[in-house]
Amino acid sequence: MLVQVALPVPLYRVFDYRIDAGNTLPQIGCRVQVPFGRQTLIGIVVAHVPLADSSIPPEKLKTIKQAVDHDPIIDPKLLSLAQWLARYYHYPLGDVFAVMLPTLIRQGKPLDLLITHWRIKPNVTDDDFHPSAHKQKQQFDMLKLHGKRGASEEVLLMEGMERPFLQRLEEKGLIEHYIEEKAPPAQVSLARMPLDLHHEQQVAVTRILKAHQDKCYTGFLLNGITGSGKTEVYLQVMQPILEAGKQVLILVPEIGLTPQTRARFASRFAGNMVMLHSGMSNTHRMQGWQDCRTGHAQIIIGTRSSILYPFADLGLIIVDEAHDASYKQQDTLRYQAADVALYRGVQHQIPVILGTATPTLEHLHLVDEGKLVECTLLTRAGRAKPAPMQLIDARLESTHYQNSQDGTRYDTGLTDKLLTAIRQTLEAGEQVLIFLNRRGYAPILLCGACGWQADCPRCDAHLTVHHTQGAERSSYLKCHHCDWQAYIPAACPDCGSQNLDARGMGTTRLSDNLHAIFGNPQTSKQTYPIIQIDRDTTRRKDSWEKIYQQISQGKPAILVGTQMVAKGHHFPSVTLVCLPNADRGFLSADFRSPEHTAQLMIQVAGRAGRGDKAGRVLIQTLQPENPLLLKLVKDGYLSFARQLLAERKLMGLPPYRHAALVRCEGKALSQTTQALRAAIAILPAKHQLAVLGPIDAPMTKKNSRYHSQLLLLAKDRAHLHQCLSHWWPQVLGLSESKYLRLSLDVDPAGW
Ligand SMILES: Nc1ncnc2c1ncn2[C@@H]1O[C@H](COP(=O)(O)OP(=O)(O)OP(=O)(O)O)[C@@H](O)[C@H]1O
Ligand SMILES: [Zn+2]
Repeated sequence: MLVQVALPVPLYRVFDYRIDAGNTLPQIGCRVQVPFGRQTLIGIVVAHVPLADSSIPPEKLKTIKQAVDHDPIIDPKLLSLAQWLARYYHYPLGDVFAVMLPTLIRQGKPLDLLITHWRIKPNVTDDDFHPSAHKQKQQFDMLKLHGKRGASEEVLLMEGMERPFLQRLEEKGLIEHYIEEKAPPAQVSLARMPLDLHHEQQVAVTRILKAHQDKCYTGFLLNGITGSGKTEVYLQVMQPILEAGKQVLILVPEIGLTPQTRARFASRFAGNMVMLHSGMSNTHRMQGWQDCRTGHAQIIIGTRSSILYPFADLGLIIVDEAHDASYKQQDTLRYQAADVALYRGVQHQIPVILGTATPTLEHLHLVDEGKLVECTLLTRAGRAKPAPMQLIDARLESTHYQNSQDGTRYDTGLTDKLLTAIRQTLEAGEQVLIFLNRRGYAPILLCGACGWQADCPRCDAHLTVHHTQGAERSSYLKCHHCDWQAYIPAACPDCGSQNLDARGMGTTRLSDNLHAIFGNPQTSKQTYPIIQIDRDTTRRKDSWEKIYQQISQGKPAILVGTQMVAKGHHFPSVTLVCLPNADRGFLSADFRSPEHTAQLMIQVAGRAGRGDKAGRVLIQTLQPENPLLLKLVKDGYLSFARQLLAERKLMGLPPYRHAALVRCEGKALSQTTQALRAAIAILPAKHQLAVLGPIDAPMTKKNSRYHSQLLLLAKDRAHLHQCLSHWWPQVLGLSESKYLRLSLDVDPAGW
């Protein structure tokens, strides 16, 4: 027998290896070390095949160097998940594992690395060392510091101990290693009583638990307006499933942004909870992986990639804020975690909940097709009422504010109506949230004399003006796409004029101006804090936590934030939400832009009036007659989404057709376009696909590289995949593709 091994190389195949006579055949799902060209690689055994079936002549077959694992670390379900991902996203199986597995596992580290402990043997003293064995004695002393129990190998290596010395000391009988087994987890118990469910919540919980009792897969769309209490539904569905000894996986968009997420689950249940996210160290990640695999982790809260973890006994998957863009991976294996969640639900025969107030058109379409069961929550939980939305026409309004005391004028970008509403809210002791999806001071630096604009030399984009206050006060220009930075010129590089003007409004500028109006004790009697929330102000560790705590105190304040504020936060004191210009996205060329714009607007609006006091939402717009905007405000998100669906159907766009986007990146646009033309030329005859392109990508030049793209649309998904599986490897092998970067994105999030 031979073993077939998936290796982390960008080739669409697995590799056959022999086993040395006398060695046992490594089981499927074990890691093995193999020679590959001049390198040694670590791969996963995915099959056993008879020697006669190999396509490689026997004399050319190489032998595996060694087996890394004794027992499989990849169970059959995880293996078939990997194989499905490879097929569905047309990505090499070995590379799928490279995305799936934590770094230390890929590097071949033993799984018991974390639990192997070392300690000094009883009765061993300093006298047992020969005076000349300095190094050994020094290493021994390091271990001695840890007392009788010793410490884990991982900790000791981190402290500077060396593995060969551990082994030598062990051989000499001075120290010993032991495995510290984790005790099996106790049954999860309730730490706090559940709330009384309102009727709609009760209906949803009962329906979802029925699927659990029937031990079968059902995908649920929990379509509940903002503040309707979706989390309480999750918690009450989880309870019997956890009590039955099963694991629950909760996917969330970004853990760092919702510090209360952990608290909400931890305060309800006493059990082993694990958080999985991108900020973890390699050892933490491996520990988390292992805990999910062994069943030690009972409640797992994680971001996108946790859907690729192994689970001992999974009973439920929840995808919170299922519409969120962060569930789609945008490079390497371009998977959509909510879709993978549904696949895993089928695999494990368990319920999957996609919870959101703004379902994607894809998910609504799945409901129409009978592939998802919809549960709706139309009322807000507790005493909170939905906040009404109102449009403010900004076309003929001034957005300048003149301070009555010192006469200074500021352009706030906010109309008087908005400013008045803000003042009233603050005076009533409540909080205001202003959503502005642009960080920095101003998006454009413009020469008033000749019209020159500061552009990024590497991208098709303007440079953003940044002014930072405080100790590190500085001003500079920055590209938000490639991070290019430059000084602000003293004069226009084209005409020499000093009349350089920062145009437009970013969060820093808006915060500064609001501070001058509402936060300056010299100009106003009553002052209020202005809290800026964006990537710049939350970059530092703990800074978001501090901001969060300040907001949670509930004192009157103005919060100015980017899309970060849209992610499921619960700020009960916010009663006014302002969206100046949030509707700009309705004008974009991307067919998904209206959908995403509406989701963002509704999510931000959903932060208003979540507590006892009623809320309201003011949308300031320059296009008050835009039919999309009017539809959203008058009829609400679902009706808006239904209209978009009808349009997509008419135009033959997803979800009515299945899409794959080919992107090509290179040093010259002529090359990238050429390669895509060559790719079209080798599409199978009678392919029945709609082929759109090649066209220049929306941002053609990015980071000094040029981008073209090609969209393929198919009525039938199986047909699309059949075409792609033959065609795509051929495209990668084209002579025109040499030196270019090509990628295939199945179910792309945009174009
Ligand atoms: N049955 C209930 N009775 C009383 N209060 C409830 C009930 N269900 C939920 N709540 C409370 O309502 C508030 C909003 O709930 P939650 O945050 O779960 O809403 P959500 O649907 O997740 O909203 P969003 O989509 O905006 O994140 C919370 O403070 C929660 O404790
Ligand atoms: Zn740039």
